[in-house]
Amino acid sequence: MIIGVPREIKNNENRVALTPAGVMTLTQAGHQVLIENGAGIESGFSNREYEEAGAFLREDAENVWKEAEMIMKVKEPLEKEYKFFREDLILFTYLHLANVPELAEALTKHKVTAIAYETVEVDHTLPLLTPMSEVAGRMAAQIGAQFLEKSRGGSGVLLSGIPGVRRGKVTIIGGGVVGTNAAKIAIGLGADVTIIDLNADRLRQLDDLFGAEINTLMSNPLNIALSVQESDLLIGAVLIPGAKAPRLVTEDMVKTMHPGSVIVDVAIDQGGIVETIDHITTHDDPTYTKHGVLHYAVANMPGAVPRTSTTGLTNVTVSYALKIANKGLLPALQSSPPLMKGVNTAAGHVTYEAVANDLGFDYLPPEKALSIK
Ligand SMILES: NC(=O)C1=CN([C@@H]2O[C@H](COP(=O)(O)OP(=O)(O)OC[C@H]3O[C@@H](n4cnc5c(N)ncnc54)[C@H](O)[C@@H]3O)[C@@H](O)[C@H]2O)C=CC1
Ligand SMILES: CC(=O)C(=O)O
Repeated sequence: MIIGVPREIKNNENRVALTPAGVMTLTQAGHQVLIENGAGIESGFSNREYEEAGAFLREDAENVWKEAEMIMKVKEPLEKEYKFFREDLILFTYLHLANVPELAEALTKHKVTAIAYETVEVDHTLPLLTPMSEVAGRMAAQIGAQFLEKSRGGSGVLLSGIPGVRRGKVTIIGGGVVGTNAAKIAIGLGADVTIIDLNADRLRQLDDLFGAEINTLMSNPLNIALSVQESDLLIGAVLIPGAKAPRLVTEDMVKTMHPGSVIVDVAIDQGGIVETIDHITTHDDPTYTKHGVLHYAVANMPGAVPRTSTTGLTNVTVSYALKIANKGLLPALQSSPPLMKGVNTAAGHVTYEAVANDLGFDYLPPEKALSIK
C-alpha cells in the first residue's frame, strides 16, 4: 500500500504522523511511504532520517495526498485540505468530528473512509487517544500553574503554597487518562487536588491509586458548583467517546470563581465542558478572560511538545496502519473490531453513532456502509 504523511498545518502543530522508526515498520513490510518535505523537522526528524528508513520524499502536500492510498495525519484536515478528498481515500488521523460539522460534510460528500484515532476501541479503552491524553493531562497542570502567575494574568497563587500559606486548589472534572495524569503533576506540584467523575468504580480506582493525596467526588451539579467556586485551577477532562462534551460547568459557576483563577479545558477538542468557552484557542494566543477567569482552550496541546508526542503517537498507531496496509481496508476492518470502531465516515455515511446523533446525520453502521458481511 502507498501511505502518505503530509506536514501538519494547524497552528503550532509540530507533530507528524510517523517517526522514522514507524516508517521503517511499514517499509520493511513492503509498503511505500511518502513523506512531505520537512514534515518531521519540528519533531526533530530530518528528511534524511526518513529516507534512511525507506521513505520517499515529496516536495509538497498535493503529491502526497494524490499518490497515497492511505493518508496518516495527526490533526483533522483543515478546509484547505478538503480539496484532496476522494472516494478511494483512507484517512487515518484524529478527527473529533462532533466538533467539526463542516469536516463531516466534506468527508461524506467525497465518500472518504475516515478512521478516527480517538474512537478505535479495545475493551472500553481508547488506545490511540491514550498517549496524547497522557501528554495533555500532564501539560494541563503545568500550564495552569504558569497562568496562575500574575504576569500571565493569573491570581498570583502558587499551587504548592508555602509553610503558613494554604496550597492552591485544583479541581479536575473527569478522572480518566487526562484527569489521572493532570492529578499526578498537580500532586507533584503540591496542590490540593479534587477529582470529580461520574463513574463510582473509577473514583474507587483513583482513591486506591492516590490515597489521601486527592479528594474524590461524585459528579453532580452541586458538587461541581461547590468545587468550581473554590478552585484556583479547574481542568476539564470529561469524555463520552465520539460525542460532543457535556457542558457541566455553567456560566453562573464560572462567575463564582476568584478573579485570576484559571480554567484549562482539555476536552475542548470535543467542544469543551465549560459554558463560557465559546471558541478554540491556539498556542499562539492560548487564553482569554471572561468574568475575570482565564480560559485556556487549545485543542492540540501535545503539538507543543512534539519530541515526546510524535513518538508516543507513532508507538500506538503504527500497528493499526500496518494491519490496514498488509490486509487491505475491508479485510483489516473485518478482522479487527477495534479498528472497525474507528470508522467515522464511509461510503458517504457517518458511521459512528454518537457523531451522527450530535451532527444530525443518519447513522449507518460501518459494516453496512462498506457492505462487509
Ligand atoms: N486538548 C487537547 O489537546 C487534547 C484533548 N484530549 C481530550 O481530553 C478529553 C478526555 O480524554 P481522556 O481522559 O482520554 O478520556 P477518558 O475516557 O480516559 O476519561 C474520561 C472520563 O470522563 C468521565 N466522565 C464522563 N462523563 C462525566 C461526567 N458527566 N462528569 C464527570 N466525569 C465524567 C468518565 O467516567 C471518564 O473517567 C477527550 O475529549 C480527549 O479527546 C486528549 C488529548 C489532547
Ligand atoms: C487527541 C488530540 O486531539 C490531540 O492530541 O491533538
